[in-house]
Amino acid sequence: MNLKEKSWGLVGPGAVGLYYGGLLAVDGRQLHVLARSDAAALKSQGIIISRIQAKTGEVLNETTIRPESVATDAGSIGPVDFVLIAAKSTVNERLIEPLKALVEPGRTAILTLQNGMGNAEFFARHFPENPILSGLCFVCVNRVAPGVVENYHPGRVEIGSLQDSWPELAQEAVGAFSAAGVKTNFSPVLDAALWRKLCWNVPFNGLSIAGGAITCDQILADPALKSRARRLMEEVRAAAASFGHEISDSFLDGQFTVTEKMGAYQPSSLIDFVEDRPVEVEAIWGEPLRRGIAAGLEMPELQRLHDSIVQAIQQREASARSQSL
Ligand SMILES: NC(=O)C1=CN([C@@H]2O[C@H](COP(=O)(O)OP(=O)(O)OC[C@H]3O[C@@H](n4cnc5c(N)ncnc54)[C@H](OP(=O)(O)O)[C@@H]3O)[C@@H](O)[C@H]2O)C=CC1
Ligand SMILES: CC(C)(CO)C(=O)C(=O)O
Repeated sequence: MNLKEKSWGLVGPGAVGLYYGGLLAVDGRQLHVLARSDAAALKSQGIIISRIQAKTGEVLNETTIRPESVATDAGSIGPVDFVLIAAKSTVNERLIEPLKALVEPGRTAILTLQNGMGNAEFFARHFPENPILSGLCFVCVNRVAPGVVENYHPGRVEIGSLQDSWPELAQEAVGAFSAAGVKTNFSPVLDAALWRKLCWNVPFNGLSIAGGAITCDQILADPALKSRARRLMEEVRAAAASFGHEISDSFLDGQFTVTEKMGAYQPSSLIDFVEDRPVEVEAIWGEPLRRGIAAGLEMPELQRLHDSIVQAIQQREASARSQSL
């Protein structure tokens, strides 16, 4: 079969899903979108991707893409060759029913594009006969209107497979993303890549919430928060090492260099927090903490950060309740 004849399903057509799904569709892949609130807009106008100059806000270009189909019922799409999962990990349980219609046992490859740890294992438990891939997205995108995505930083994607068991399929997905113009690498050791990405997400997504809804530049400008970010990275690195994945000093240093260039960036978890949406606490902080502790490590900074995020969310919920009285 010509690889372009393979079908792709998209579950969770938000910022990340519309961006990568849209680019795959521009390259001629058959993209079937399982939509919810954006269904009408996606049907009438398609997916709109705008590339934005991050510093000036200038629109560099805009692309409109018509997916092969847009449906609100997974049954009307049916089984596909690849499923892209790009909903927040907080709703993973709710994705299982619709996924049953899209996933054919033994055939469909499931590619989660979600942040954090434990997502691939979660889908593997529900679909034990299917290859499970994970794509780590180093990109800054935001859905600004139904079906409309702004991209502020093209970034890159790393794709590997759960327990490194399906390298050929991961390579095939790398090929599809690369052909669509996305800088994409194959990750031969997926867990190592996941720990590396957490070196950024744990401190910066976390401190942006625990620091009182602040942006990345504010974390870097505060010496206490900056050194806390470094200690968090050190703990993530120690946990990675206990599973056999070494992370260098220069990699940790590089996380600060990259972040300096991001300016007043709001990590995706901060946007969820300020917009009163569920925050991916378990995938980004809970699971690495549990894994580190299970490996015999003490992770006091991560524990403190995890607890203060949970507390901030509880306070947000309590104040929303009191306002609604
Ligand atoms: N945004 C970014 O720059 C980056 C995000 N990530 C990660 O990518 C993942 C996706 O994030 P992002 O694209 O920002 O998320 P968004 O909030 O933009 O989109 C989430 C999508 O999931 C859909 N959804 C919500 N609940 C369900 C459900 N029960 N069933 C089916 N679909 C559902 C939403 O639909 P509806 O709108 O109708 O509720 C929406 O289409 C996250 O894990 C995030 O951490 C990683 C790197 C960068
Ligand atoms: C690392 C980053 C910024 C994507 O590039 C991210 O994962 C996020 O905003 O949550």
